[in-house]
Amino acid sequence: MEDFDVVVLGAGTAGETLALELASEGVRVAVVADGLVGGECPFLACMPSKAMLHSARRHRLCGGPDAEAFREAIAWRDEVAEHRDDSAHAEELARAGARLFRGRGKVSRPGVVEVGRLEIGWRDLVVCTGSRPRLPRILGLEDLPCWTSDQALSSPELPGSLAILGGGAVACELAQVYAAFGTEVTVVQRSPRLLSRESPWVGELMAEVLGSQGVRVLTGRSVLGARTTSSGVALELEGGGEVPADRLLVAVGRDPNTRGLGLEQLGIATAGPLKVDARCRVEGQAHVWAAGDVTGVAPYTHTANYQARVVAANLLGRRALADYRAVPRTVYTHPPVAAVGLTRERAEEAGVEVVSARVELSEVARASAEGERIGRLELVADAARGVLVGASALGPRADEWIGEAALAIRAEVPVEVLADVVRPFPTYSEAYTEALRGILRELRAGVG
Ligand SMILES: Cc1cc2nc3c(=O)[nH]c(=O)nc-3n(C[C@H](O)[C@H](O)[C@H](O)COP(=O)(O)OP(=O)(O)OC[C@H]3O[C@@H](n4cnc5c(N)ncnc54)[C@H](O)[C@@H]3O)c2cc1C
Ligand SMILES: NC(=O)c1ccc[n+]([C@@H]2O[C@H](COP(=O)([O-])OP(=O)(O)OC[C@H]3O[C@@H](n4cnc5c(N)ncnc54)[C@H](O)[C@@H]3O)[C@@H](O)[C@H]2O)c1
Repeated sequence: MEDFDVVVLGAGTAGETLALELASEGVRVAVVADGLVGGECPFLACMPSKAMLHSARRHRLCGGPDAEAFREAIAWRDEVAEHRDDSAHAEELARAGARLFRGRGKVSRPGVVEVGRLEIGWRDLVVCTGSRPRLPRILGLEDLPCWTSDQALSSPELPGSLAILGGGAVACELAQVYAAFGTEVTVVQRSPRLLSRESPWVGELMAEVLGSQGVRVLTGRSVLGARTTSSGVALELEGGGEVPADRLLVAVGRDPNTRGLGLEQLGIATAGPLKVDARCRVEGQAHVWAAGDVTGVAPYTHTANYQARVVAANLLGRRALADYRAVPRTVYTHPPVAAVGLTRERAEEAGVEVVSARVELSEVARASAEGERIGRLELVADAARGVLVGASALGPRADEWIGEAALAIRAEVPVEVLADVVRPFPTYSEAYTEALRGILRELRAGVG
């Protein structure tokens, strides 16, 4: 049996980043990968979806035949997704000095992972096994040939009509993509609004945006059953009515991959995400760590990278604690949604005395120059401490300028200082100046 200082289970964003960091510092590290090295993000998720959103936008702006534009979009998507060839990722690991074991890893006993018939020993184990699409319990759904985002982002097919179950990030992004190429898209969201974890106005504005691009958005509607029809599928809605479509995309969230890893051998509960402390160590364990979607903490690529860096620092003997107060949440539609920290509603629920301000982006000079009419920024401050605790935005390039709020929240920059910052004219970031001046006025007036 070959022994390693660290064995990493899963070579997605978290596992790859961690292994590279550790190997470059001379740690003897092994990575076990049962899928593509690099994981979901480059090949199946973030990158192909952003490539499709880019092509969809271009097609909406430039026009032309849908089918031809879609074929070009697919070609671009597959190029961006490196044609699912992970050899460059595997080579980078090898160059850094990490050992790659292809296959499914499982803890066979404390200190040992088996990969097929091979056993490898670990002093520390890091679980980076990611997540998988959730299938809701709906009568008839299991028997249908439905898509998850993986299939939607692999297929060359442009359906005539598409029903999307769910109303989160995947649903909004892919609804916009398919609608741009002429597919009749219906989104069926069970919650009262799209993007249900954001402030209510965000989901309402997103529904307006998608509606204006031809997407039919049904919110607050549950699906009772699903069946195959001669032309595709049909969803039966609670309260009456059906949604027929050529294709069904299920996008109701993802579940962490904790099962079948042998973690019970170590006394780790595998129902739900792996609970980690601020150092990303699995609760109750001295030598088992976790990073990425499997922890259930803000499931984004940037979180997976961040947690991997926190684990690496701790394993290298530098005590590092994760701080999740300012992890951005972004949906890359056009215009995008970008939020960070607490929504006004969450801050109030947490008992924070809140001062908030909203600015319509149509009031910002850059929006006039670019003819953009839709957009808003809302800032939320803690009245007692005089610092920002949250920001929500929907508007042109909000995914880029949300960084200013992330820094302000993370560094606890006083609102006084933020309001005094000079921002370039004419940029969307000038919305911050207006919103911050509003908050400052209220703080000075002593209004909570
Ligand atoms: C359609 C879509 C679009 C997205 N877009 C964005 C975006 O724009 N921005 C963003 O920040 N996030 C986005 N995300 C989320 C992002 O993809 C994930 O948060 C990120 O990939 C998580 O990385 P990870 O390392 O935790 O998991 P993964 O990348 O899933 O890697 C886990 C790896 O572990 C492997 N594995 C599992 N079990 C075992 C085992 N027993 N042995 C060996 N290997 C194992 C799996 O095969 C997999 O390769 C998107 C997600 C989806 C679905
Ligand atoms: N831009 C990005 O960063 C990005 C893009 C896509 C996906 N992702 C990540 O991928 C993961 C999966 O995304 P997602 O959109 O599938 O999940 P999600 O959790 O973001 O949203 C799922 C939505 O489906 C709804 N829902 C749940 N059950 C339902 C049912 N039976 N019928 C109808 N609606 C139902 C919920 O109300 C929720 O709003 C998330 O963690 C997300 O953060 C991120």
